[in-house]
Amino acid sequence: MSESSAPAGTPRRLAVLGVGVMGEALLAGLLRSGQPADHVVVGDRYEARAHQIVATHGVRAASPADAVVGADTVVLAVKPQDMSALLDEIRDRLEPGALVVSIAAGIATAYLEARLPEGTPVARAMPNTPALVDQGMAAVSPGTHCGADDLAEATRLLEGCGKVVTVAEHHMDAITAISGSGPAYLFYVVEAMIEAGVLLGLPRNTSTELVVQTVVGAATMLKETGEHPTVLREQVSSPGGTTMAALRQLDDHKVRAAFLTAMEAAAHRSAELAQG
Ligand SMILES: NC(=O)C1=CN([C@@H]2O[C@H](COP(=O)(O)OP(=O)(O)OC[C@H]3O[C@@H](n4cnc5c(N)ncnc54)[C@H](OP(=O)(O)O)[C@@H]3O)[C@@H](O)[C@H]2O)C=CC1
Ligand SMILES: O=C(O)[C@@H]1CCC=N1
Repeated sequence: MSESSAPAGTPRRLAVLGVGVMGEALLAGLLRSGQPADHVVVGDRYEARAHQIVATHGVRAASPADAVVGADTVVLAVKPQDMSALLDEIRDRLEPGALVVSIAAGIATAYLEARLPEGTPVARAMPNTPALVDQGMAAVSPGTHCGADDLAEATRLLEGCGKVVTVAEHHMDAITAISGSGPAYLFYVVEAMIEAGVLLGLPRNTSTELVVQTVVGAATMLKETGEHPTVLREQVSSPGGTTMAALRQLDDHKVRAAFLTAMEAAAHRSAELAQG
């Protein structure tokens, strides 16, 4: 456990720096899971945003440099391009041994360690937006000085709003491409299916209701039956029927290949973000 840790049984003091979409999602999940609001300070350079978070969640706000003073755990939730400037702001104010958890795409633990005091425990995480509804999927990798207790704390932070897996850091670009960006691909497919319903003459609200519940139903089947998606797809595909007519078009338009290429591009972009 890091030197600055609260004694066992006392809640950890937390600073969340950058409270945009993901920072707020993690913060809200933690508060729902029992983290006391009076042990949380947020810091965002967009002041109106920080005030909005204070009003919504009952936490305190401060500049990033002040927010980290007294914090046992510091969550970095700014864009990768803003990370270097943020690390400059907080480096000399961190408590000795405070755990630093970054959720920024592409930013490696080595990058953080090189810009923080020697020996700082660092973890790199990749959550996703379904964390907003407690259905998040996150991965976490420990840095060089991140001990078992530090990793357990990073995991606790993410578990507030979904599932968490621990992975080797060399998988993080792939994970960013699959589960980090993943919700966007599914929303894109949903948009396309709703448009198709409208093309076929359905009222937009009817098409939306049909598609959304179909996605929820299909996702629930995947989760609850544990069947391979191929088996579930075959159950829908009657010989000579409508589903095969549609799937043949998807194959002809190389949709499966497009998904592979798209996720490769996302992983490459994650690796590029590390270069600044
Ligand atoms: N959105 C997603 O689905 C996911 C995002 N991530 C990662 O999470 C991080 C945040 O993404 P997201 O929440 O979407 O981004 P947002 O732009 O919504 O939030 C980032 C916030 O940080 C603020 N900020 C920037 N620099 C500083 C600074 N130096 N000090 C304090 N606050 C600062 C920004 O202010 P301003 O608006 O003025 O720039 C903004 O309010 C990114 O690194 C991203 O890679 C990870 C998984 C999923
Ligand atoms: O698009 C991005 O870069 C971030 C990282 C994963 C999801 N959103």
